Amino acid sequence: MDMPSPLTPATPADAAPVILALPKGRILSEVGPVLDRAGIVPATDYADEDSRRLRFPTNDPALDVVRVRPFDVATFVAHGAAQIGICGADVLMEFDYAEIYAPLDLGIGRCRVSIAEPTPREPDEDTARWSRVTVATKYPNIAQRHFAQRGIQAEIVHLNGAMELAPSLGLAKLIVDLVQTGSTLKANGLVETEVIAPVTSRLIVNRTALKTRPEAIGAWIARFRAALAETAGL
Ligand SMILES: Nc1ncnc2c1ncn2[C@@H]1O[C@H](COP(=O)(O)OP(=O)(O)OP(=O)(O)O)[C@@H](O)[C@H]1O
Ligand SMILES: O=P(O)(O)OC[C@H]1O[C@H](OP(=O)(O)OP(=O)(O)O)[C@H](O)[C@@H]1O
Repeated sequence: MDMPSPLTPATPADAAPVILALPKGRILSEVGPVLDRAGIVPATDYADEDSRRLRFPTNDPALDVVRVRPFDVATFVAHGAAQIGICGADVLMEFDYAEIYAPLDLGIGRCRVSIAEPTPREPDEDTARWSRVTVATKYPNIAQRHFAQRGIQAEIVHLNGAMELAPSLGLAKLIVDLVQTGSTLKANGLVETEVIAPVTSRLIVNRTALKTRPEAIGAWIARFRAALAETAGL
């Protein structure tokens, strides 16, 4: 009888479940209906943020779900720890990972990355004459790139939240953050002065996984595409 070699992995990669990384926090509730339409039913506590579990089986033994911080979805997928994921275009723009392919716009988590300041700019204020500006943001790369394109050097104050406090407390002249309704800016005495980019959530895929497991990964992309088509037909 053939004995398994100690060098043979217990679960060959192509038999291991595909891992779908989902963002905890505000998009998770919008992701639920998309999963439903794609026929994916994770263990019920995946949406319970009080649950300490991070990896969840689904109704399909070929798919497990992990729940991670929104910025980390891109990291898990870029490194192939998860083969597919759902994350905001803001996160993709910030990291610009070559390993990530984003085939589908899921149309959820709709907002924009914008610049906001304490007072509206005078119409004749010539920002082209700025050479440097201090910017509070959790998107240092997006902010730096945006201002660099205008010949302005952005000095970044990297915050993970509550950016809106920065201008009034003298931490930065302006902020780069997500805006949806504008109510957070308004409540903190800021006005949106420029939209850098619109944002929605995307289905993302690890490029190597798509090459090495084209059938499995391609089938999941097709399931999400069909779910979107169904939404469009509603
Ligand atoms: N106001 C908003 N409206 C719509 N979508 C948003 C809004 N804010 C964030 N998003 C989307 O949801 C994603 C996650 O945002 P969320 O605010 O939950 O993350 P976070 O607070 O940065 O997470 P963390 O817990 O890691 O700090 C963002 O990357 C973006 O794509
Ligand atoms: O324009 P609005 O509708 O007010 O939305 C914008 C707010 O939403 C996001 O924060 P979130 O509420 O996700 O909390 P966070 O600061 O913890 O990320 C973002 O960072 C803004 O603060």
